[in-house]
Amino acid sequence: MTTIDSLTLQANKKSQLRNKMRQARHQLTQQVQTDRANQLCDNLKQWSVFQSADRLAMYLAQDGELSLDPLIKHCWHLQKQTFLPVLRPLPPNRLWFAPYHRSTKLQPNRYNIPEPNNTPQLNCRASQLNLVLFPLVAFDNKGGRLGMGGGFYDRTFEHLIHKNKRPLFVGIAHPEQQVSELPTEQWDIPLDAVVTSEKIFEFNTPAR
Ligand SMILES: Nc1nc2c(c(=O)[nH]1)N(C=O)[C@@H](CNc1ccc(C(=O)N[C@@H](CCC(=O)O)C(=O)O)cc1)CN2
Ligand SMILES: Nc1ncnc2c1ncn2[C@@H]1O[C@H](COP(=O)(O)OP(=O)(O)OP(=O)(O)O)[C@@H](O)[C@H]1O
Repeated sequence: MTTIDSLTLQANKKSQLRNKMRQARHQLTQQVQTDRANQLCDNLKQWSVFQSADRLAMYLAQDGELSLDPLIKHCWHLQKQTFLPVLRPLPPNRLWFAPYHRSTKLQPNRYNIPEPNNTPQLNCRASQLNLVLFPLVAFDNKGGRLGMGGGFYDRTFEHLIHKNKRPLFVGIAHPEQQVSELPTEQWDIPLDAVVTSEKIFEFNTPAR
């Protein structure tokens, strides 16, 4: 098989798994979502990694993702700085991280996810974040992850993978989103940990 064929096969496999895992989280009731968001917040509050971080990249949940809303409110209460991803307008598809606080005005991006107006002088450089919470579609027990398929997070953080000083990369997911093994590709950013509403998985990723 040529490399192109095997890449296409891999992409199809990922796309099928993505659809299946997205369907699974669409089935969760609003009550389950709310309870889990609170449990997730409790788990993170007790984790030393979260306690020592003061510049954190969050996301606003969509498509059945596990919500960070209780955690974000807790961060504001503690006066930690929180940032949200903003889609950069030009290729290659990367993200900016814009400040997010109680009075931040939001507007929908092209995927209908609310994001702050871009404020270049206030954005946090990727390398200056302490903790990045990645929205996951699936994860495995080695730090492999599957996102929405835009490659936004992979491209945004690729230059930091081998740096000693870089943010901690932590995936957030529902327990059902764990799979035995995900196909890995050269551009995939390995996660240092995954936190669900049930537990914290810490991985031994090479750069740390
Ligand atoms: N909450 C949240 N915010 C996020 C992300 C995320 O995964 N979750 N992103 C993580 O990268 C970025 C947005 N990336 C996204 C990539 C694809 C789709 C998506 O829904 N794709 C649709 C097709 C939409 C269309 O083309 O009109 C689909 O695949 O069905 C959404 C967000 C930045 N913000
Ligand atoms: N560092 C990179 N450089 C060039 N292309 C990339 C890079 N990272 C990802 N891509 C491209 O983006 C596409 C989507 O990647 P992938 O399926 O790994 O997305 P994902 O990890 O699910 O999405 P996200 O990173 O937004 O959560 C791939 O087809 C790949 O070609």
